Amino acid sequence: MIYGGNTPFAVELRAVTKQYGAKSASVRALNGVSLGFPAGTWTAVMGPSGSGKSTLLHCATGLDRVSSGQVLLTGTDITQAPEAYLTTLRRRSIGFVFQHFNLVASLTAAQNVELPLKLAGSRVSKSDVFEALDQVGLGDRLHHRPRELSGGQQQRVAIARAMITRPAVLFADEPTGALDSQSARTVLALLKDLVRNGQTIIMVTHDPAAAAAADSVVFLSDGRVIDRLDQPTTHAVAERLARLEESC
Ligand SMILES: Nc1ncnc2c1ncn2[C@@H]1O[C@H](COP(=O)(O)OP(=O)(O)OP(=O)(O)O)[C@@H](O)[C@H]1O
Repeated sequence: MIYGGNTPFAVELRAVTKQYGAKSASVRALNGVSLGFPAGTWTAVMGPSGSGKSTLLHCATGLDRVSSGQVLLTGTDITQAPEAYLTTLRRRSIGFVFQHFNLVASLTAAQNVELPLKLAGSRVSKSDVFEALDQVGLGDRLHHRPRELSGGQQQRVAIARAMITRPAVLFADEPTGALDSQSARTVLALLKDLVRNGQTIIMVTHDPAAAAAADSVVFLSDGRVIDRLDQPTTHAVAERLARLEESC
Protein backbone atom coordinates (compact mmCIF):
# COMPACT_ATOMS: atom_id res chain seq x y z
CA MET A 1 0.00 0.00 0.00
CA ILE A 2 1.51 3.30 -1.07
CA TYR A 3 -0.41 6.45 -0.34
CA GLY A 4 -0.13 10.17 -0.74
CA GLY A 5 -1.31 11.03 -4.27
CA ASN A 6 1.08 13.56 -5.76
CA THR A 7 2.59 14.57 -2.43
CA PRO A 8 6.36 14.03 -2.34
CA PHE A 9 7.40 11.44 0.21
CA ALA A 10 9.88 12.37 2.90
CA VAL A 11 10.40 8.65 3.48
CA GLU A 12 9.40 5.80 1.22
CA LEU A 13 9.68 2.06 1.74
CA ARG A 14 9.30 -0.05 -1.39
CA ALA A 15 8.57 -3.75 -0.92
CA VAL A 16 10.81 -3.83 2.14
CA THR A 17 11.57 -7.15 3.77
CA LYS A 18 13.74 -7.51 6.85
CA GLN A 19 14.76 -10.93 7.99
CA TYR A 20 16.71 -11.60 11.18
CA GLY A 21 18.64 -14.82 11.71
CA ALA A 22 19.08 -17.74 9.37
CA LYS A 23 17.04 -20.75 8.25
CA SER A 24 14.89 -22.35 10.97
CA ALA A 25 15.66 -19.55 13.48
CA SER A 26 14.86 -16.75 11.05
CA VAL A 27 12.22 -14.09 11.78
CA ARG A 28 10.68 -11.98 9.06
CA ALA A 29 10.20 -8.71 10.99
CA LEU A 30 9.04 -6.82 7.87
CA ASN A 31 7.36 -8.68 5.09
CA GLY A 32 6.89 -6.71 1.87
CA VAL A 33 6.16 -3.27 3.34
CA SER A 34 5.43 -0.56 0.75
CA LEU A 35 4.67 2.70 2.44
CA GLY A 36 5.10 6.39 1.71
CA PHE A 37 5.27 9.08 4.39
CA PRO A 38 4.27 12.38 2.74
CA ALA A 39 6.43 15.41 3.52
CA GLY A 40 4.89 17.78 6.04
CA THR A 41 2.62 15.17 7.59
CA TRP A 42 2.55 13.26 10.85
CA THR A 43 2.12 9.49 10.69
CA ALA A 44 1.70 7.21 13.68
CA VAL A 45 2.77 3.58 13.41
CA MET A 46 0.90 1.14 15.63
CA GLY A 47 0.58 -2.60 16.05
CA PRO A 48 0.85 -5.40 18.57
CA SER A 49 4.16 -6.21 20.25
CA GLY A 50 6.52 -7.84 17.77
CA SER A 51 4.61 -6.58 14.72
CA GLY A 52 7.69 -4.80 13.32
CA LYS A 53 7.32 -1.16 14.40
CA SER A 54 10.88 -0.71 15.71
CA THR A 55 12.28 -2.60 12.75
CA LEU A 56 10.40 -0.26 10.41
CA LEU A 57 11.89 2.75 12.22
CA HIS A 58 15.39 1.25 12.11
CA CYS A 59 15.13 0.42 8.39
CA ALA A 60 13.67 3.82 7.52
CA THR A 61 16.59 5.60 9.19
CA GLY A 62 19.27 3.31 7.78
CA LEU A 63 20.15 2.04 11.28
CA ASP A 64 19.31 -1.43 9.98
CA ARG A 65 19.89 -2.78 6.46
CA VAL A 66 16.83 -4.19 4.68
CA SER A 67 17.01 -7.78 3.39
CA SER A 68 15.26 -6.79 0.16
CA GLY A 69 13.38 -3.80 -1.22
CA GLN A 70 14.33 -0.12 -1.17
CA VAL A 71 14.34 2.77 1.29
CA LEU A 72 14.25 6.35 0.03
CA LEU A 73 14.88 9.33 2.29
CA THR A 74 13.82 12.66 0.79
CA GLY A 75 13.95 10.99 -2.61
CA THR A 76 17.45 9.53 -2.20
CA ASP A 77 17.81 5.76 -2.28
CA ILE A 78 19.73 4.89 0.90
CA THR A 79 19.33 1.10 0.60
CA GLN A 80 22.96 0.43 -0.34
CA ALA A 81 24.49 3.65 1.02
CA PRO A 82 27.86 3.29 2.77
CA GLU A 83 27.82 3.45 6.58
CA ALA A 84 29.72 6.76 6.74
CA TYR A 85 27.18 8.38 4.40
CA LEU A 86 24.30 7.10 6.55
CA THR A 87 25.88 8.43 9.74
CA THR A 88 26.23 11.89 8.21
CA LEU A 89 22.72 11.70 6.81
CA ARG A 90 21.29 10.78 10.20
CA ARG A 91 23.12 13.66 11.87
CA ARG A 92 21.96 16.20 9.29
CA SER A 93 18.58 15.02 8.04
CA ILE A 94 17.00 13.01 10.82
CA GLY A 95 15.91 13.92 14.33
CA PHE A 96 15.17 11.32 17.00
CA VAL A 97 12.97 11.55 20.07
CA PHE A 98 12.82 8.58 22.45
CA GLN A 99 10.51 7.44 25.22
CA HIS A 100 13.12 8.02 27.93
CA PHE A 101 14.42 11.32 26.51
CA ASN A 102 18.08 10.13 26.32
CA LEU A 103 19.47 13.45 27.53
CA VAL A 104 23.03 13.63 28.84
CA ALA A 105 22.59 13.93 32.63
CA SER A 106 25.74 15.98 33.23
CA LEU A 107 24.90 18.61 30.59
CA THR A 108 22.51 21.55 30.88
CA ALA A 109 19.44 21.84 28.66
CA ALA A 110 21.31 24.27 26.38
CA GLN A 111 24.36 21.97 26.18
CA ASN A 112 22.13 18.99 25.36
CA VAL A 113 20.46 20.94 22.58
CA GLU A 114 23.73 22.08 21.00
CA LEU A 115 25.23 18.57 21.10
CA PRO A 116 24.01 17.32 17.67
CA LEU A 117 25.44 20.40 15.95
CA LYS A 118 28.76 19.96 17.74
CA LEU A 119 28.84 16.27 16.77
CA ALA A 120 28.16 17.24 13.15
CA GLY A 121 31.07 19.68 13.34
CA SER A 122 28.78 22.65 12.73
CA ARG A 123 29.01 26.12 14.23
CA VAL A 124 26.76 26.49 17.27
CA SER A 125 25.09 29.83 17.78
CA LYS A 126 23.88 30.63 21.31
CA SER A 127 20.88 32.41 19.84
CA ASP A 128 19.85 29.31 17.82
CA VAL A 129 20.07 27.21 20.99
CA PHE A 130 18.03 29.77 22.93
CA GLU A 131 15.45 29.96 20.14
CA ALA A 132 15.13 26.15 19.99
CA LEU A 133 14.48 25.97 23.73
CA ASP A 134 12.25 29.03 23.68
CA GLN A 135 10.12 27.41 20.97
CA VAL A 136 9.41 24.48 23.27
CA GLY A 137 8.56 26.85 26.13
CA LEU A 138 11.85 26.41 28.00
CA GLY A 139 13.62 29.70 27.31
CA ASP A 140 13.93 30.11 31.09
CA ARG A 141 15.46 26.66 31.71
CA LEU A 142 18.66 26.92 29.65
CA HIS A 143 21.01 26.11 32.53
CA HIS A 144 18.95 23.39 34.22
CA ARG A 145 20.23 19.84 34.16
CA PRO A 146 17.84 16.98 33.24
CA ARG A 147 17.32 15.95 36.90
CA GLU A 148 16.14 19.50 37.64
CA LEU A 149 13.40 19.25 34.98
CA SER A 150 10.09 17.39 34.94
CA GLY A 151 9.58 14.48 32.52
CA GLY A 152 7.54 16.66 30.17
CA GLN A 153 10.21 19.39 30.25
CA GLN A 154 12.94 16.82 29.55
CA GLN A 155 11.02 15.56 26.55
CA ARG A 156 10.65 19.14 25.32
CA VAL A 157 14.45 19.58 25.61
CA ALA A 158 14.81 16.35 23.61
CA ILE A 159 12.50 17.77 20.92
CA ALA A 160 14.51 21.01 20.81
CA ARG A 161 17.69 18.91 20.48
CA ALA A 162 16.15 16.87 17.65
CA MET A 163 14.98 20.00 15.81
CA ILE A 164 18.18 22.07 16.10
CA THR A 165 19.60 20.52 12.91
CA ARG A 166 16.31 21.28 11.08
CA PRO A 167 15.87 17.61 10.15
CA ALA A 168 13.85 16.57 7.11
CA VAL A 169 12.17 13.92 9.24
CA LEU A 170 11.58 13.67 12.97
CA PHE A 171 11.31 10.06 14.20
CA ALA A 172 9.64 9.62 17.56
CA ASP A 173 9.61 6.30 19.41
CA GLU A 174 6.88 6.36 22.10
CA PRO A 175 7.49 10.07 22.82
CA THR A 176 4.68 10.21 25.39
CA GLY A 177 5.21 6.72 26.83
CA ALA A 178 6.91 7.95 30.02
CA LEU A 179 4.75 11.03 30.59
CA ASP A 180 1.63 11.80 32.64
CA SER A 181 -1.40 12.72 30.55
CA GLN A 182 -1.03 16.51 30.96
CA SER A 183 2.67 16.47 29.92
CA ALA A 184 1.78 14.11 27.08
CA ARG A 185 -0.81 16.59 25.80
CA THR A 186 1.76 19.41 25.92
CA VAL A 187 4.29 17.33 23.97
CA LEU A 188 1.66 16.30 21.38
CA ALA A 189 0.58 19.94 20.96
CA LEU A 190 4.22 20.85 20.37
CA LEU A 191 4.60 18.13 17.73
CA LYS A 192 1.38 19.35 16.11
CA ASP A 193 2.84 22.88 15.88
CA LEU A 194 5.97 21.49 14.20
CA VAL A 195 3.86 19.70 11.59
CA ARG A 196 1.82 22.87 11.01
CA ASN A 197 5.14 24.51 10.17
CA GLY A 198 5.98 21.84 7.61
CA GLN A 199 7.79 19.21 9.68
CA THR A 200 7.45 15.52 8.77
CA ILE A 201 6.99 13.25 11.79
CA ILE A 202 6.95 9.46 11.96
CA MET A 203 5.98 8.23 15.40
CA VAL A 204 5.73 4.75 16.89
CA THR A 205 3.23 4.59 19.73
CA HIS A 206 1.03 2.21 21.71
CA ASP A 207 -1.17 5.07 22.90
CA PRO A 208 -4.38 5.69 20.91
CA ALA A 209 -4.59 9.28 22.22
CA ALA A 210 -1.09 10.02 20.91
CA ALA A 211 -1.85 8.33 17.58
CA ALA A 212 -5.04 10.39 17.27
CA ALA A 213 -2.94 13.58 17.28
CA ALA A 214 -1.29 12.44 14.02
CA ASP A 215 -2.68 12.95 10.51
CA SER A 216 -2.75 9.22 9.77
CA VAL A 217 -2.21 5.95 11.57
CA VAL A 218 -0.65 2.93 9.90
CA PHE A 219 -1.26 -0.47 11.54
CA LEU A 220 1.29 -3.27 11.36
CA SER A 221 0.74 -6.93 12.09
CA ASP A 222 3.28 -9.71 11.55
CA GLY A 223 5.55 -7.40 9.58
CA ARG A 224 2.84 -6.28 7.15
CA VAL A 225 0.86 -3.07 6.82
CA ILE A 226 -2.68 -4.26 7.32
CA ASP A 227 -4.69 -1.10 7.88
CA ARG A 228 -4.62 2.67 7.90
CA LEU A 229 -6.76 5.47 9.37
CA ASP A 230 -6.79 9.08 8.21
CA GLN A 231 -7.86 11.92 10.54
CA PRO A 232 -7.96 9.39 13.37
CA THR A 233 -9.90 9.77 16.61
CA THR A 234 -8.79 8.16 19.88
CA HIS A 235 -11.90 5.97 19.85
CA ALA A 236 -11.40 4.75 16.26
CA VAL A 237 -7.71 4.01 16.88
CA ALA A 238 -8.42 2.13 20.13
CA GLU A 239 -11.12 0.09 18.41
CA ARG A 240 -8.87 -0.93 15.47
CA LEU A 241 -6.01 -1.76 17.80
CA ALA A 242 -8.22 -3.91 20.03
CA ARG A 243 -9.50 -5.79 16.98
CA LEU A 244 -5.93 -6.31 15.80
CA GLU A 245 -4.70 -7.54 19.18
CA GLU A 246 -7.69 -9.92 19.47
CA SER A 247 -6.79 -11.51 16.14
CA CYS A 248 -3.14 -12.06 17.14
N1 LIG B 1 17.95 -8.00 16.28
C1 LIG B 1 16.99 -8.92 16.15
N2 LIG B 1 17.30 -10.23 15.99
C2 LIG B 1 16.35 -11.17 15.86
N3 LIG B 1 15.03 -10.90 15.83
C3 LIG B 1 14.66 -9.62 15.99
C4 LIG B 1 15.61 -8.57 16.16
N4 LIG B 1 14.93 -7.38 16.28
C5 LIG B 1 13.63 -7.70 16.20
N5 LIG B 1 13.46 -9.02 16.02
C6 LIG B 1 12.17 -9.74 15.87
O1 LIG B 1 11.45 -9.09 14.82
C7 LIG B 1 10.06 -9.00 15.15
C8 LIG B 1 9.64 -7.53 15.13
O2 LIG B 1 10.27 -6.86 16.22
P1 LIG B 1 10.10 -5.30 16.50
O3 LIG B 1 11.00 -4.97 17.65
O4 LIG B 1 10.28 -4.56 15.24
O5 LIG B 1 8.57 -5.24 16.96
P2 LIG B 1 7.75 -4.05 17.64
O6 LIG B 1 6.45 -3.96 16.93
O7 LIG B 1 8.58 -2.82 17.69
O8 LIG B 1 7.53 -4.62 19.11
P3 LIG B 1 7.32 -3.85 20.53
O9 LIG B 1 6.01 -3.12 20.44
O10 LIG B 1 7.24 -4.99 21.51
O11 LIG B 1 8.51 -2.97 20.76
C9 LIG B 1 9.89 -9.67 16.49
O12 LIG B 1 9.47 -11.00 16.28
C10 LIG B 1 11.28 -9.63 17.10
O13 LIG B 1 11.49 -10.71 17.98
